[in-house]
Amino acid sequence: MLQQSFDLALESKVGKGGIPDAAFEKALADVAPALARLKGQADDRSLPLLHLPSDTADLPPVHAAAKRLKQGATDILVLGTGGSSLGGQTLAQLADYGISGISRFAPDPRVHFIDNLDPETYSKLLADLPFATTKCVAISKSGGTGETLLQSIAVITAMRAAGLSDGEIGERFQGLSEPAKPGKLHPLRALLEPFGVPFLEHHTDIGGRYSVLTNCGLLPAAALGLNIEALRAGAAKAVAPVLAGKSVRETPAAIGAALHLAAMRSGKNIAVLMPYADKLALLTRWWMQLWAESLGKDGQGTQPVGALGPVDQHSQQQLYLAGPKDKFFTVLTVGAKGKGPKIDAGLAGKIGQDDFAGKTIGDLVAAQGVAMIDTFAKNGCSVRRFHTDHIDETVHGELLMHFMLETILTGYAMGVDPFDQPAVEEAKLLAKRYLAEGRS
Ligand SMILES: O=P(O)(O)OC[C@H]1O[C@](O)(CO)[C@@H](O)[C@@H]1O
Repeated sequence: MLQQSFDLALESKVGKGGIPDAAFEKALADVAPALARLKGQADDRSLPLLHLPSDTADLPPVHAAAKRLKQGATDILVLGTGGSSLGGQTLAQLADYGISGISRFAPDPRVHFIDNLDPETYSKLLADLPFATTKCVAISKSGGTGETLLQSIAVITAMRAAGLSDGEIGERFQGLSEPAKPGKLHPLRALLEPFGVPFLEHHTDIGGRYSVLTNCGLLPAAALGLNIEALRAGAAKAVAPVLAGKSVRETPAAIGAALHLAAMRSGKNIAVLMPYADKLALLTRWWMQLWAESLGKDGQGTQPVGALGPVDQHSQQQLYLAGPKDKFFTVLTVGAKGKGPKIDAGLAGKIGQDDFAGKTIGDLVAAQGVAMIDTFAKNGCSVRRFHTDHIDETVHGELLMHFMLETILTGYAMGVDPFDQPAVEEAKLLAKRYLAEGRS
């Protein structure tokens, strides 16, 4: 169960660095029409994201594709970038993917998300992968993203060099993309279908950064043995107040949107998301794309920053507390008390650390999270808190849907379209020109 508390975001509680209470009240009023618009889209079913949680018809093909992927696999390569990768990554972290220190111990199949394009990383990966037991998923909504196409071509070439026939390559691949449009080349399908690669259909009306709970994120999650039905069930909790036509104050995502709106209107240009759990570290990467691509428009938007507690207390805290009051903090604490290794009293006593004696690592982390929040408040920083007793698929699904709804509502209230990303094309086109010209 996810709880949101925001008293310490407001000026009346933290002083001048907080969001002025009147600005928050005004923002709540401004989010009301945005919420009504969202409810309208739920009623006329024009925003399929809202009905995704109650939909299960698309899950059997996900399970079937995951089973095929896992079969005989030591390694699963997830090819794709941005929203076609980050959702899967944040879910995979529930199965220890990308957790510093322990991800190397993850059981087979090992999952590799090739989100970034770095020639050295990719060369090393292709040199080391056991292709006989490697499976690949190529995910791209549009099917035309250069990174994903190059990644796929490079894998096919490496598989051929390893002696695999085209039929064997086809058996090792899974595609996931929108259907081809009549009369238009669909590059990813044109590349993979001749090898006999099966495709799952990307939802045409759910964009990449909102696709984590579609087959895009759920396929890697299912391949890792995660409970994808529970992810959807968790998402249902976040969307329930919208579907039920609740008021802004009764809808946590709408309250969150009002906080963000009021924060940006009162000069807070930076939004920091700081979970206190390794399993949620990649959630911040996913959220940063969601927030940045959805709201950075018409000269508006706030800079999303991902942080991780408690480790970033040792790297970012100085600036957060004593720097400019231009940030709105969201701290996400996870019930840690009593969890983890217990500190030996004798050893702790010997080194003058009696306070730690008999406590667990989790006891300290729990104390650190609350201490950080209170220190933010004491230093006049605007901070909202989410708390959950534990993290599992249900809680994660709720969190993801909360952040998607909060982003959409903030965009509606700002007067921008949270679903497009027109500015990203310019550099893509220029890079293609420079590539042709051999410029660097
Ligand atoms: O899924 P696709 O179409 O390959 O797009 C990947 C990413 O590229 C973008 O379109 C930006 O270039 C993102 O919005 C998207 O998540």
